[in-house]
Amino acid sequence: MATWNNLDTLASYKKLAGLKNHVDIKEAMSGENGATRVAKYSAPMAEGLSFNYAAKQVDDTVLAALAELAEESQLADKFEELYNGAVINTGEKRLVLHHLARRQLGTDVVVDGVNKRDFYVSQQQKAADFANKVHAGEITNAAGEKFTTVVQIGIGGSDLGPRALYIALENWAKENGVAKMEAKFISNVDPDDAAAVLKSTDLAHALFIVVSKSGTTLETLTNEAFVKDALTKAGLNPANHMLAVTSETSPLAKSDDYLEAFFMDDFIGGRYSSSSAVGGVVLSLAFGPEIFARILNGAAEEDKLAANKNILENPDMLDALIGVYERNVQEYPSTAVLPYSQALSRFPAHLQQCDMESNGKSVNRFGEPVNYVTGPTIFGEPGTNGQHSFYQLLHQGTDIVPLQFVGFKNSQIGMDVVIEDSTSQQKLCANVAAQIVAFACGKKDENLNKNFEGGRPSSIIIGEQLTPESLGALLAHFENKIMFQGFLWNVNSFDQEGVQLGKILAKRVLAHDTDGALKSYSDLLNI
Ligand SMILES: O=P(O)(O)OC[C@H]1O[C@](O)(CO)[C@@H](O)[C@@H]1O
Repeated sequence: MATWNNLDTLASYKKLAGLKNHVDIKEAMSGENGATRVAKYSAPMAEGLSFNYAAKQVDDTVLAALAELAEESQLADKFEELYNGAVINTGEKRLVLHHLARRQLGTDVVVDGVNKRDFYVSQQQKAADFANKVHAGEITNAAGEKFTTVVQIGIGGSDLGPRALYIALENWAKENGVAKMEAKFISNVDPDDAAAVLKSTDLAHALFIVVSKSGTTLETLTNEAFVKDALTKAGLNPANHMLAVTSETSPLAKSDDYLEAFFMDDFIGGRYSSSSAVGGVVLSLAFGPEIFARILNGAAEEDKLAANKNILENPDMLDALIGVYERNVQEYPSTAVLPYSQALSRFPAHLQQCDMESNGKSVNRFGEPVNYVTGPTIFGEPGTNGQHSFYQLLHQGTDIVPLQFVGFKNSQIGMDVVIEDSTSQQKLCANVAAQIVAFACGKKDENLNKNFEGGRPSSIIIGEQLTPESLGALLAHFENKIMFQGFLWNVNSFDQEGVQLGKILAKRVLAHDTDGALKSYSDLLNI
């Protein structure tokens, strides 16, 4: 059994803390040194991706210290315990089994007589069979016509991951002839969200998936009622159009209001649920079950690498360790995720939840306050758009923000044009290469307003093309990175008590049970 200790009690962490500013990234990345580092500091990921960390503030000395930290904090052992069914989510006393939904790692985990791997696989099979029947016209609307659109109703983890994955493959699927149904998403309780989707949807040919693990989320239940109302007003029976994805213990599971229900369980956290029926039903309907299976295979391949004890061969663990060095030793408060891929436009939004809801904690896994900083603020946008937005601060602002670039050599659609001797794809890739060096090396100017200090660290994940497999590997990489960071900070990355208070106060506002500032704001907002 691994032992769980606070980061600041570890001898290896104290050693690492002595390496503050050990690498001058400006110097390290300039001239031939830079070229050597780009070739040297790269770790293969699954599905042809690679994690290049040449422009991070590391060298062999820092890497050796990070390896000691990985060993002393037993990261590999903790991961092994997690996927073999230990109660890692101490706050809720739950197992953490999203890796098992990808099928490949670990022994069989049996809970209350149920083999969990078999359970997840059976739900995936159920989703696959259902999707195949919809595509074949064996499950139709009341008029016997095929469904053409699928709308997911959910929020947080029941929206962000699946939506990011759908958008990531939407164009790829059309290009590769596997686009089966258009997918849309309703998440916000703002009535304009549901209204806009419903107004642009042919209701008679639409399936709606209500996705809520708990089955109690206010926004989702409100939007479900909103959609049912619209269906009824259109003369349609909601029970012929609505599906549910939920846990077997949720109130939704007991309802007969759905054409079909698919299950996950409490051992898969919302923000880690894209690999379960939460992502599986909508993506199998949109692209076909084979494509969803390919995403899972990509994730499973990355998970295998995450089990490696050698940090130089474990890009997920290495990325996590470098992130902790940046956060706790270098004291950088935030991290930007910058995919140079329009298809990944919602991926940073997914990571915002996955990372900040997991590691935005001030107490350790035993409920005791920690004396060090934990999860950074995560934000991001695709490049090159971000360059024309917030990169000013990243280049010349007073805070140093570590950057995580993602880039692909080839576009998904392949349509391109040569303008001034280069394609658009080449321009995209040229920009990410330029940014890495500009951030690291800067450029001296006598005019301080035009001076670039440099010394701003970044890494890049590079792939051939964004495909189902590489997308799955990318998803798993960040999930695993976040998990390892939680281990290092000794926090429970799998609960989210911090979201409760706002929900409770909102209920009080709606019940007119307010006083003080809560009453004043309620009055100001005319509630
Ligand atoms: O799937 P559910 O239970 O509706 O929860 C949705 C989201 O709400 C949260 O609980 C936060 O409020 C997230 O953790 C979760 O992903």
